[in-house]
Amino acid sequence: MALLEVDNLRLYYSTSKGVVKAVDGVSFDLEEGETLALVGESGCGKSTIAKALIRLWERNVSSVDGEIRFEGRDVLHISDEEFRTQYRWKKIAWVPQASMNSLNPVLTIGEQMIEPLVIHHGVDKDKALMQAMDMLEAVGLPRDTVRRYPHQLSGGMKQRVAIAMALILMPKLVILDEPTSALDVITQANIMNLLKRLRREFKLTYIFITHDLALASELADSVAVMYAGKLVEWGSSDDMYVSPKHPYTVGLMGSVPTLRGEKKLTFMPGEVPSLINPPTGCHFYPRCPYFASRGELKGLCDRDEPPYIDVEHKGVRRHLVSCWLYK
Ligand SMILES: Nc1ncnc2c1ncn2[C@@H]1O[C@H](COP(=O)(O)OP(=O)(O)OP(=O)(O)O)[C@@H](O)[C@H]1O
Repeated sequence: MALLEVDNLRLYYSTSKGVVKAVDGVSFDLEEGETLALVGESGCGKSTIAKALIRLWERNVSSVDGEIRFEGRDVLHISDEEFRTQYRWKKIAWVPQASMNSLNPVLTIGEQMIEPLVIHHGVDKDKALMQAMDMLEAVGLPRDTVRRYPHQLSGGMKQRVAIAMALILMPKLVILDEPTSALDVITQANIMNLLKRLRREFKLTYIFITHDLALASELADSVAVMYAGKLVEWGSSDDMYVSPKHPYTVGLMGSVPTLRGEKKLTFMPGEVPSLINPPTGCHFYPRCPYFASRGELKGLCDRDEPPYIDVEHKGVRRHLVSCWLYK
């Protein structure tokens, strides 16, 4: 049984301009110990999936639908109380976007780290402080970091603190939303190495959200590409890197520079459509180079939503693509 199974997840926001279909029928699963990278341009719905998984969604969410099964149990439909006491942070943890900048400036690192342990889980204060120091050590920080204030730490140190805070209750699944985006390249590499080591040491399962395909393929076993609220392609990171199929994934890959610069960089014109009135059929067709050049696709891609097709793959994982070109 997979650790996590997301089945036809939909999450809509209500706004004065209409309903934003931020996540619209997304399904994927994750085995214990596996790392999945969720990739896509800004505004595709990646963070909304993360918030749905940890059930910390915005006030203007108008509907949430589908199933999120964790260890076989549908945790989307259990009570808030049960999710808060049994799952959030205990089994499923989240390192939110820009988390290193959301540390409380007037509390020491120790005070912020032990708060959830003491308040929500009734752990004795001294024991909680020991746990905090152990976890700081595990993420490569000195134990006396507990006495420091956020302004006394560098960006990389604060990001390590944010990771330590997520791990303090030893969760099974950790969702990392752009964990390295605000850091310089050297610090980014250090955090990536830390995540790899923690994964081995604590047998963690990660969902790693990023718009950086190079980072995704370095850390992840599988890569799922989102476009305008939908998953358009999902496969093992090798398959996705060597032989991307969806025209959107191909476009994203083409815009990633390589160190040796052996390939010509391409630019993908256009932008993610409004999720209030997304295009009918395939959401990508207005930007798709094949739709523009091949007459037989007219009346198909712009009318009917493509099904998921299992294309040729070499790894153990299926390689699914939602595109009429492969039907
Ligand atoms: N509270 C909200 N109310 C209305 N619309 C929202 C809300 N939060 C997000 N959205 C919209 O939902 C869509 C998906 O947003 P989301 O933040 O999940 O995307 P993302 O892929 O994580 O982007 P980014 O990388 O910029 O965080 C976007 O169109 C966004 O504008």
